Amino acid sequence: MLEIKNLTKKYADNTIFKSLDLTVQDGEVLSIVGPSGIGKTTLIKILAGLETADSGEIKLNHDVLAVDGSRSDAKVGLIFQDFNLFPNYSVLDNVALAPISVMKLSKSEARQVAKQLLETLGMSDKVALYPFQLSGGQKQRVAIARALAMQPQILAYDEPTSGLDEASTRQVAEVVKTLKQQGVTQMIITHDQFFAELVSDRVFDFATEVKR
Ligand SMILES: Nc1ncnc2c1ncn2[C@@H]1O[C@H](COP(=O)(O)OP(=O)(O)OP(=O)(O)O)[C@@H](O)[C@H]1O
Repeated sequence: MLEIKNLTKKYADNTIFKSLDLTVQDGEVLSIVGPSGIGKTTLIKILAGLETADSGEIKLNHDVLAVDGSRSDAKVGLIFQDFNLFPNYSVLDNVALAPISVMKLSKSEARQVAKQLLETLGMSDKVALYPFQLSGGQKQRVAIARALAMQPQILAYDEPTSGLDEASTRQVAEVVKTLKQQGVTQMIITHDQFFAELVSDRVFDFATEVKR
């Protein structure tokens, strides 16, 4: 279970959110909605340890996750809006790279893990391609495989369906549902109401639930 208590974030004098409380159950799919600039991306960056908070507490399965910038774990995997794939690496190497460099797996072990994840996500026939040869929905699935390769306890997505057509959006929804069945906790920032309705167990609305 993820427990966020009393979390406050400021950039200089600008308070982004104040005393934010949010609990997410294991295996839950939570959509995070709210107007542009309200702090949704900032929240998931804090969860992933990529951004600091000014005060408050985050616990994941009773472990405290520091919010002061001192963390370097991969407990929360992020999937960025623009995918952030490495253009010069194949699909397989995009997924295998971090397990080799961060988790210190051998190249062959990491590639095996990557192949399995890509197979689960229906991307077996694309492993040798490069990002520019993929559709938006396929890039999204590589980004998901890459995050999963680090064995996160939570996956957090930033606008996973932006720029995708309805068919690709449905494919991403299927991936989210499959991961849910496997018990993965997922937090999804989205403006896409159609997608949110397809996948969410619950919606967290920044506009009504967060003080500024
Ligand atoms: N590094 C930074 N320094 C200063 N201000 C920042 C920084 N990063 C974000 N902000 C500000 O924090 C606020 C929240 O940004 P954030 O990206 O979290 O919003 P968001 O809700 O995800 O918006 P969107 O839906 O447009 O992605 C914005 O006003 C933004 O300008």
